[in-house]
Amino acid sequence: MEALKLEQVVKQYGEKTAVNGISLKVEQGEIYGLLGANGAGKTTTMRMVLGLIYPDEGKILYNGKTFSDELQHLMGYLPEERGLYPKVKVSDQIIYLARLRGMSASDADKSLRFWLDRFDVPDYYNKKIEELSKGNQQKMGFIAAVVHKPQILVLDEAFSGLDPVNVELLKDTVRELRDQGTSILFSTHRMEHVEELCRNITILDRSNTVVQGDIREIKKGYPREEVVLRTVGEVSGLDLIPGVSAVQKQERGYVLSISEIGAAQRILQHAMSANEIEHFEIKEPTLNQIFIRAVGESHE
Ligand SMILES: Nc1ncnc2c1ncn2[C@@H]1O[C@H](COP(=O)(O)OP(=O)(O)OP(=O)(O)O)[C@@H](O)[C@H]1O
Repeated sequence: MEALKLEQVVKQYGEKTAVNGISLKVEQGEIYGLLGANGAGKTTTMRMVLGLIYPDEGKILYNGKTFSDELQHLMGYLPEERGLYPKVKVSDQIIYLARLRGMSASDADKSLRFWLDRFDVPDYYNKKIEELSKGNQQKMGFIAAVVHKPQILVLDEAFSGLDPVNVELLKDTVRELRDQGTSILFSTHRMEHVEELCRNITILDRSNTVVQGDIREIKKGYPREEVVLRTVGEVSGLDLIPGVSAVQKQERGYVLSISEIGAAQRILQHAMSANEIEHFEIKEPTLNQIFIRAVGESHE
């Protein structure tokens, strides 16, 4: 059974339809990507999943059950806008939040110390949030979201403001939580993070679902339009091959745009007869390209 299931969920703000009939399923131990342009309805969807606002239509089910107050203990949320109080000590507010979610004071304390050690910052226990850098505040927000061991975790731009080392640290942590069975709704504008972490996604655009499913399957539905070619020396005449619409010379080799897949074979034959090939690849579209195309198309 799915840990989380949305069925035709609608949310209106007065005349404005913020979410127009979204349906999706998140399995236990899955990281699910919720993507969309600005104002598409992601935050509204996440807030409904967390029970902070209620759908006007449709159903949200958690392990097959509808929302209840006890369920709130099983949820964790890292909001995009940082939610911690600047003037309060890390330990005071994170333990308080964990206790609100049903943890005993001593378990909350243990869990907080575990996470501070995990992030290599045990001394933050006694620091106020405002004393920390932006990235470290983000890490404390992450700890606040996971300290009570939630079963459903909602992460909105979880890696914003982090340096590349900390992004890797948090990515590893998110993967570990997934492997321990946490179901994660993951929202971001950084498509490369989605490619690395998620199998299934929904792309929203102006309150509607425009793309949904397994990323690998979605990619199969888009034509392969790019060939990457690296050869020992230069190759002339690539732009004259039928089906090649553009040739970009790179530092090492070429990136060619093709209008039909047959052109890839012709490029390979042409390059082989001209020079020694180091690398040849027919590239599938990136999620970034798919996103731009899907969201761009619906705006036309
Ligand atoms: N409290 C509210 N009252 C009225 N309209 C709202 C409210 N909250 C959101 N909206 C509208 O609903 C739509 C969806 O907003 P939402 O915040 O869910 O988008 P989002 O996908 O999270 O965007 P972003 O990527 O910019 O954070 C927007 O048009 C927004 O203006």
